[in-house]
Amino acid sequence: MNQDIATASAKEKNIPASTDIVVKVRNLKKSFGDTHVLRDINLDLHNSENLVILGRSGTGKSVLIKCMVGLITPDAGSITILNYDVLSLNQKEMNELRLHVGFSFQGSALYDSMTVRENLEFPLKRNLGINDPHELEERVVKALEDVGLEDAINKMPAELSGGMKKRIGIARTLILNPKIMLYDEPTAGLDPITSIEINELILKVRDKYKTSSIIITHDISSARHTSDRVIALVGGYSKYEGTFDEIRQTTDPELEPFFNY
Ligand SMILES: Nc1ncnc2c1ncn2[C@@H]1O[C@H](COP(=O)(O)OP(=O)(O)OP(=O)(O)O)[C@@H](O)[C@H]1O
Repeated sequence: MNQDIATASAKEKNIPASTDIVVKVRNLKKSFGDTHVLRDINLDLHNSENLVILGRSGTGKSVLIKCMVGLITPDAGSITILNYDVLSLNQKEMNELRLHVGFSFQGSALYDSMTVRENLEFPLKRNLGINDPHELEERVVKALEDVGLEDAINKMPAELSGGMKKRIGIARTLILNPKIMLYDEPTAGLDPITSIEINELILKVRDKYKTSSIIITHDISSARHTSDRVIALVGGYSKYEGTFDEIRQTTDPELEPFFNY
């Protein structure tokens, strides 16, 4: 598999070759003491595509995504996002980049003491300095419409189901109009029907806003549903790359059980 097939499938799907790469990771390494989590990770994310990073629990998917947003410093390698060299940014530049990169956390990371409205207003006020009540209202309502939860505007997070919290978390990220979305385990802890709704929302975000997304998951059904392309992490390496159907042909003992579960 790997590069040749990936290139072929990119052509089939009309994904332009290398000119529109919005995230480029090269030779990324990260260890914690003697635990070598990321040994050599390479990936490209193309404009307007959904790239799923698939791997067993503990293979370093979250570590990888945290390296991308500067929450963890890798030991070696390079990360380029929208022409920013992530590992050499100062705090001001990192804050600037973060305006373009929405990070949807594994938990929805809502503030429990704030209403849904206040949770959504927060990044608008803090990151964009918007304080005009009409503009805040307009943007909050639009973000809630995007995730199908207009009626939840005055609710507290404790009144929401797990799936609703995930949606509000995504709305809070989308409200800043990011060019890139990073979803960390978007369907973790959700029942299959709610998971399908979240998968559909991820596709809707790509199609409506032309965002480029990285979706970290070990949920095979979510990977099949949301991916234009898949990269499978095995043993600290970005070992396989291709469409979901190509990756599922694997006979790698680390990956095969995933598909035959
Ligand atoms: N800050 C840290 N300090 C020490 N070890 C860490 C740290 N963060 C992650 N690890 C270790 O790195 C490894 C990979 O963790 P990570 O959370 O990235 O896995 P994952 O692939 O996202 O797993 P899951 O699918 O279960 O979320 C684990 O062994 C974890 O204990």
